[in-house]
This record gives sequence, C-alpha cells and structure tokens, in this order.
Amino acid sequence: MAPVAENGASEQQQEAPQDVQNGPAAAQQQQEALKPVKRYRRAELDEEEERQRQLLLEDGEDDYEEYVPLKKRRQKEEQERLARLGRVPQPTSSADTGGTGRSTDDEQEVDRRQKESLLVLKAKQLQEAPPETEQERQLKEEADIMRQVTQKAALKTYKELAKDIKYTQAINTGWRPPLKYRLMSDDEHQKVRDQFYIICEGHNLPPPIPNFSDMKFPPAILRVLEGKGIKRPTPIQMQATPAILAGRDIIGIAFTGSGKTLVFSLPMIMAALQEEVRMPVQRGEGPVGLIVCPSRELARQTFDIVLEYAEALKEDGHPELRTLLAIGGVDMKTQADQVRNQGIHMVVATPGRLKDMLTKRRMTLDICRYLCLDEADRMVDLGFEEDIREVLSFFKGQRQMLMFSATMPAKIKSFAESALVDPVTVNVGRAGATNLDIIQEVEYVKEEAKLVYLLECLQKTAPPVLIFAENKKDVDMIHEFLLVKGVEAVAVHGSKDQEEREWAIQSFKAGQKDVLIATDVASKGLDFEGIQHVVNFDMPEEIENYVHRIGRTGRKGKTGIATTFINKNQSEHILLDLKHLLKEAKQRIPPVLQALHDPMEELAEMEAISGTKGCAYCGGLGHRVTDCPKLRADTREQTRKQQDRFGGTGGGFGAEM
Ligand SMILES: Nc1ncnc2c1ncn2[C@@H]1O[C@H](COP(=O)(O)OP(=O)(O)OP(=O)(O)O)[C@@H](O)[C@H]1O
Repeated sequence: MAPVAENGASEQQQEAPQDVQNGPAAAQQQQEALKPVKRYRRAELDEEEERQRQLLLEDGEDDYEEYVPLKKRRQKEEQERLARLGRVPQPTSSADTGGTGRSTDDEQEVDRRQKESLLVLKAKQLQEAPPETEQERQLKEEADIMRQVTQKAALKTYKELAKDIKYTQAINTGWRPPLKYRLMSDDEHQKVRDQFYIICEGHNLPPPIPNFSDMKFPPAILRVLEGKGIKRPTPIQMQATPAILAGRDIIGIAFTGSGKTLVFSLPMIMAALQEEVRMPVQRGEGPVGLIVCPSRELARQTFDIVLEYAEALKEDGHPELRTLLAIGGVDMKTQADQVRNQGIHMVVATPGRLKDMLTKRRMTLDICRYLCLDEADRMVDLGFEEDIREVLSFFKGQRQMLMFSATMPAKIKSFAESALVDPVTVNVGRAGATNLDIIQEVEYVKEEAKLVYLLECLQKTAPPVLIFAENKKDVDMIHEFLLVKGVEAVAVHGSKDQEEREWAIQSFKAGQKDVLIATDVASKGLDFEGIQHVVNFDMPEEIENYVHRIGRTGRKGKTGIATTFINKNQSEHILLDLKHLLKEAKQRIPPVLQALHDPMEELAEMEAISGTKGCAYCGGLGHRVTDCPKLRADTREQTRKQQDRFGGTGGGFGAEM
C-alpha cells in the first residue's frame, strides 16, 4: 500500500463530507481528493526529474548540464587523457565491461589516480606543467611582496572594526552639479577629462566642471579667488572639487604646485558653513572639518588659506566660521581654550598635536564629518600612521575622507583605499612624476667642492632661491657659510625651535631674505611665491623627496630651475631612479648617469606585462620592488622597533631568564 501523506490527506478527509453534497462532479472530485496523497518512490522521482528536464529544454534552457558523479567524471577525464596520448581507453566500470572487471594497466592507472589525494595530484600537475619563466617567477615574487606590505589593518575606528560596520554610500551633502552638466552625456564629460589629461577611477563619476562659479561657491569665495588671480580651475580642481562637494571620498594625485590645497580647503569651508546654518556650533563643540598635514609649516600655510576664505564669507554677512591651528611647538592650552570657550568649525593640524588634544579630551570629533590627509603618503612615511589610526578612532560616525599628494606609491594607495567609501581616484599625470615646468640640471660635484660651487650656482637666477640638504648639520654648515659670504640667508630644520622656524619661513616668504636652506621639512607642500631656483645640495635618499623638493619651483605655470649635486656618495639605486625621472620629463641626462648600467632596460618587457612602471613600493622608476632600498630600510626599521618592544636585541624575554 502507498504511504499516506501525514498532513495533507487527513485535512482533506476531514473536509470531505460537506463537499459530497454538491452533485456528482463534485463528488468525483472529492473522491480524487479522498485518495491518499502518496510520497514519490525513487523511480518515480527520476521520471519526474526527467520530465522537468525535458520541460526546461523545451523552454529553451538548453544550457542544462546533467549531474555526473565525481567518480564518473574522473574516469571520463582519464579516458580522454589516455585517448589524447594515443592509448586506447578501456571500459572502466563493471557495467561498461559487461561485468568482466578491470584488467588493463590503464584501468589500474585510473584506479590509482582516483585513490591519490588532491595534494599529490596537485604536486604532479605542477611537475607536468611547463617550467616557469624567470619573468613569471619575478612577477609572482613582486606580487607576494606587495601583498605583505599592503596587508595592514584597515583605517577604521575601533567601533567599526569591532562591530564590522561598513559604510557603502558616500555622505549626502545635498550638492549637485548644475543642470547643464547633468544633461551632458558621460562621453562629453570624458572628452573634457581627456582634454586636461585627467584620469579618473570609480563609480558614478561626478562631472569635471571647468569654472568656479558653476561649482556654486558663494560670491565671497569667488571674489577672493579672483583677487589672487585664480580665474580658472586647474585640472585637479576641475574634477576633484565637484566630487568632494558631492560628498565623495577621494584620492587626489597631481603634480606639485597644481593647486591641490584649494581642492580640499574650499569644500571643507562649505561643509562647515552648511553645518553652522543648520545647527550653530556651540561652546566645546567641533570641528566639523579637519585637515591633517605632515609638517607644522604646511599646516600653518593651509590654516592661513582657510582663514582668508572664512573671513571673506563673514564680511559678506555669512555666519562666523572659527578655525583652529593645532600644531606642536605652540601652547596647547590656548588651542584648547578656543574650543572650550567658543567651539570651532575647522581644524588644521599635525598628527601628533591632534592626537594629544583628542586623548586629553581637549577636543572631540563627535560632529566631525570631513577629514583630509594632505601629503598622505609622506605622513605614513614619516611614521604618523599609528597617530592617524588613533585619531580615526575618535570619529563617531561616517566621515568623508580625502587623501592628497603628488606622490602616491601603490602600497599607500591600497592602504588608503581600505579607509575610503566608494572612492573616486583623480590622477593628473603619473603619481610621482615631476612637474614639466621645471628645468632639471644634474651636476657631478665632488664633496669638498660643493660649498664653493654652491656660491657659483646661486648666480644662475635672481632670488628667491631654496637650498635643500638631507642632514641638519649640513643645513647649519651651508647657512653659516652663506652668511659669511654676505648672502641674506635663513635656515629651517626639525631641531630649531618653533619660533625660529616660523620667523625663517615668514621672512623668506616676505622677500626679506633671499635664500632659505632647509631639510625636507620644507619640501612638502610649502608654497613660496616665485621661487626661481631649487638647489639640491645632495640627492635625497628617496626619489619621492626629490619630486617634492624640486616642486617648490615651477609653480603656477611659471618655469623654474632645479640643480642637483651628485657624486660617488650617492647609491646607484637613487641615481637610476633619477635617471629615469629625467628621461620621463625629457630632460638632459648627464654622462655620469648615462654611463650607469641600467637593469630596467632588460626588464622593459616585464614592465609591459605587469603594467607597473618601476617599483610598486616606493614609486622609483629605476628598480623593481624586489630590489627596493626603501623597502629594505623600512623592514629593518620595523624589525628594530619590534626588538625594542620586546626589550632590545640582547634582552627581551631571553635576558630575563
Ligand atoms: N586655479 C588656479 N589658478 C592659478 N593659480 C592657482 C590656482 N589654484 C591654486 N593656485 C595657486 O598655485 C599655488 C600652488 O598651489 P598649492 O600649494 O595648492 O599646490 P599643491 O598642488 O598643493 O602643491 P604641492 O604638491 O607642492 O603641495 C598657490 O600659490 C595657489 O594660490
């Protein structure tokens, strides 16, 4: 007897007596219903499956693939393999052989293979595979290295990490491009990008807008821009400003002097204004927007710019926007009082002081929704990564995050991407490329002849001139020498106190001093008016620093000269990087660099296959990541730090025992 369905049948049986009263047809239907519902037997199920399959095929689903058990699949594959080798495959199952059993070598081979573990099979496969070429091996090695160096904890708050909070949409600012841009097609927007060499990545790209008034800035801001002779946006401003105004997270890469500061400062001012109008910032509150810079000098410069635009807005009757400069070397109490007494809208800070103020509860990021890391890669290089991570943990909700620099090696880019929500990358020129408005001259000068030759070099152009040296000691030595020779010179480096640093920069900016001698502290982001000539008293150890140093000239479309002294004290690596930069910028390559053996010439093919030019770690064009001196130095430094943490090289747990 067929099995009875447990629920369905019994319910139908209960309802039956009422329905029988409704005539013969109904009675017959009822009889059917009264039949016990049977469970399908296996054979019937197979028939049913076959029927469904036929139906699917009739419906045009002709990509149906019959399920074949793994064992059968392996046998089939093996037969095909043997057939390819020219050996006649034998039937393998007892069914196929008519129950004669397995007798041939091939069958035994198949049997043995089926019993082999996946690991053994994989090892055999590898043995059978064609040998790896040297290029393939190196590319794999490079990929491994990059995977290791980019595997860092994501830039997120502790709460976001703990609760696995992921933001998927950009912040809604309410800003939209004017209608005429919204009516334009994507192709039309792309034409504008192509015209200005703007390379953009990301979803739903906002349009490039080639004038400031269409970005909907208030008249006060347009007036200040015009007063500074800033009439048309530069390519990075054209594309990145609308994207930021629309609330998007951004990685902005453009050559030195291309106007990146305005790209992130103006939208921050607009965000602060919007917030103040919506709900005025009270005592103890703020900031709404935050810009973090790697040096005090750069923070002050950005702060001054923000102040100027905020003042102009106030003059035009907009609410007051208060801005705080939070940098080391200045009394923290004054900075904290400003927050406590009035509340602030915007902060421009260096990472150390910012972290201090937050941990000491002198300021919160409770209402902060805008964060920009200027010279982001340099900040990570300078060891501020952990400070930034800590600062981030003070945010209470989603923030719009922006990262800018002229150099952005792949390792930083992928690290940055971990923090950004649906980001837009705006690239104008290759990251790490030099500004083409700079004439780069490289001269071989013996160490002992450098000072004398420097004096001669200063004759190349009129002041102001900037001189860079790697070491503080050299900066002091050059400074003294020039003062003795009657040159109006000032000097800046990290060991000078804050007052001295500020005075030197201000007097040089104001044109009271002709020459500024500095370590790399002054190389990133500082915007000095009309520098004609940058002299590199030595070649920096990292090629990115060279790009930033010489980028102090050739700004605002003016041409500048950069002279770099090299000699045998420089490593071949950095000289090769330099040679490639000069080549890329179509500059004269001096014979001493021409003569260098260049391994990259042999690796040109690999560059084409991998699509990565030069080193993915530091951005140098003269070597690959497998040969990167910076990576080696960073690894050494990391090991040293780890050893320190565990009690020094000879100490640690071992020493305690
Ligand atoms: N659209 C513009 N037209 C003309 N000048 C501009 C424009 N935008 C900015 N500037 C001016 O160009 C100079 C360089 O700008 P900024 O310092 O922002 O460059 P940057 O890209 O940040 O350079 P760096 O990479 O060296 O930091 C500034 O003096 C600024 O006032």
